[in-house]
Amino acid sequence: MTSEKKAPIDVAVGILMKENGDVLLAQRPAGKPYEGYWEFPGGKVETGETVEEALKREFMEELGITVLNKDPWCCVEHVYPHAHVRLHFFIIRRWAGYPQSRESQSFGWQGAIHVEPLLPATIPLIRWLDALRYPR
Ligand SMILES: Nc1nc2c([nH]c(=O)n2[C@H]2C[C@H](O)[C@@H](COP(=O)(O)OP(=O)(O)OP(=O)(O)O)O2)c(=O)[nH]1
Repeated sequence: MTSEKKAPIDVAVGILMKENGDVLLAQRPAGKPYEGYWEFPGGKVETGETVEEALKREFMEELGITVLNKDPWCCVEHVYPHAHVRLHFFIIRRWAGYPQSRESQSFGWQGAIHVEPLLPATIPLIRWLDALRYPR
């Protein structure tokens, strides 16, 4: 028996935020674990890439968006049956281009009304995000 633990998989995730607080959510495509669940766009960091580089690559590949400015926000770890992930979230307030569905994902701008189901690791973030985008 071995007590060796597998290192988590790093994932770069971006929250595109409009001035009114709306954020972009994408629906996981068919064939992936948690198919049909909503998530923030992003994906796994590839070997030799920084998290920031992965974020820019994923946004171009998935949405045709050029990230112009990003603020690191928080880092969350979650153990799924399919993987142990470490999610690096960034808030993106400046970008170029309009989101296009390049990988047959549905996506939409989300305001105060929430969509469901969300990926389990993403659920608590919505509450933290509301505190950020709708300050009292
Ligand atoms: N993009 C994204 N992934 C999330 C979020 N919350 C969450 O738990 N995850 C998890 C789901 C997956 O296990 C992992 C992302 O991996 P993925 O399979 O979508 O990545 P990828 O696009 O690089 O896919 P692939 O190359 O393996 O096909 O992170 C989120 O809000 N956004």
